[in-house]
Amino acid sequence: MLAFSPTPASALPSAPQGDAGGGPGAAPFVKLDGVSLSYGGPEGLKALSNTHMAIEKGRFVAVVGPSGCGKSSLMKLVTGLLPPTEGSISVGGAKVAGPLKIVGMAFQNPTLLPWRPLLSNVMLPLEIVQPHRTRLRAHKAEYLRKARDLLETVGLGEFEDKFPWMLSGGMQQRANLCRSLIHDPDLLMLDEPFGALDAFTREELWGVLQEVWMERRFTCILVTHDLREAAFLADTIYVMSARPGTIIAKHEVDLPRPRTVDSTFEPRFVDLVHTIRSQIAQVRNEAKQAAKAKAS
Ligand SMILES: Nc1ncnc2c1ncn2[C@@H]1O[C@H](COP(=O)(O)OP(=O)(O)OP(=O)(O)O)[C@@H](O)[C@H]1O
Repeated sequence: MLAFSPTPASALPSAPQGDAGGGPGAAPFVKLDGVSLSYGGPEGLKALSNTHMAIEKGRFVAVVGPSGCGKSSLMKLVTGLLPPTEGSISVGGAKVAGPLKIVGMAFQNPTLLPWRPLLSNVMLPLEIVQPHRTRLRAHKAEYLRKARDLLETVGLGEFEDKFPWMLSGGMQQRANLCRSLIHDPDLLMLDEPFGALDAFTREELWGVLQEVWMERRFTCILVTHDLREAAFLADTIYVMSARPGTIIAKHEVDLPRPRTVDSTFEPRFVDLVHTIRSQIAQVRNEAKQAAKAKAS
């Protein structure tokens, strides 16, 4: 039986208490405490406002919201690429004060290096991220085995010698996923990773990502516009308001795993997607009304 337990916006705490992100008492692995971000200083463009999140280790979280609400900005804050204007962020119990090493990232554009075969592309982070960089030469066979295992898991075992331009977009994104996981990150950040793919390939890759995550159980934060994708993959879905973005609802998705494309046709799955769609439509409308009122 499929089930989900939505938390409406009205039931969300404005402060972090009560948002433990999982089991009672478990310290969150990723924590955002009253985070705001303004581009161009405190008087600049406000992208995020008073955002609280608490994500337990090993959870799969999706963040959805209207276009421009600050989802990508949130990713940059959590990975330490940008400092918050207000509030604090911690990952693994430590305050984020600069770019994190324990993160793997994948974006819409796979950005594989065209002159490197797939296996060599997947190995790339090991040449950059410590301690792997120092260990690489002496432990090359072990790392190669790992890269090949990953490629095998995503169905690219036979393609390790191919160059990215010889492969389809879906295959490139599979390889990209392997590259983001080769250094065993504790946290995987995915920003619209399947946004450029056709619907069938996208659904196929949901299954691939779910399989890799179920096997490795890293903490994952996925930003997506695709509400079905969020419901398919996530344990928890955070819904954001229009800019300046803040969390307006949180849904726990208790669908059994592994989820399949058939799960997406179950009434409870459809209801969940519909509920989130309504919430986003409402905040978009409110933002439009506010903009109209300001202009008049
Ligand atoms: N480097 C920047 N300098 C100034 N403003 C920025 C910068 N990056 C983003 N913004 C603005 O901050 C707001 C939030 O942007 P962000 O990319 O985080 O939103 P998003 O929810 O990821 O958008 P989308 O869903 O369209 O990808 C937008 O108004 C955007 O124009």
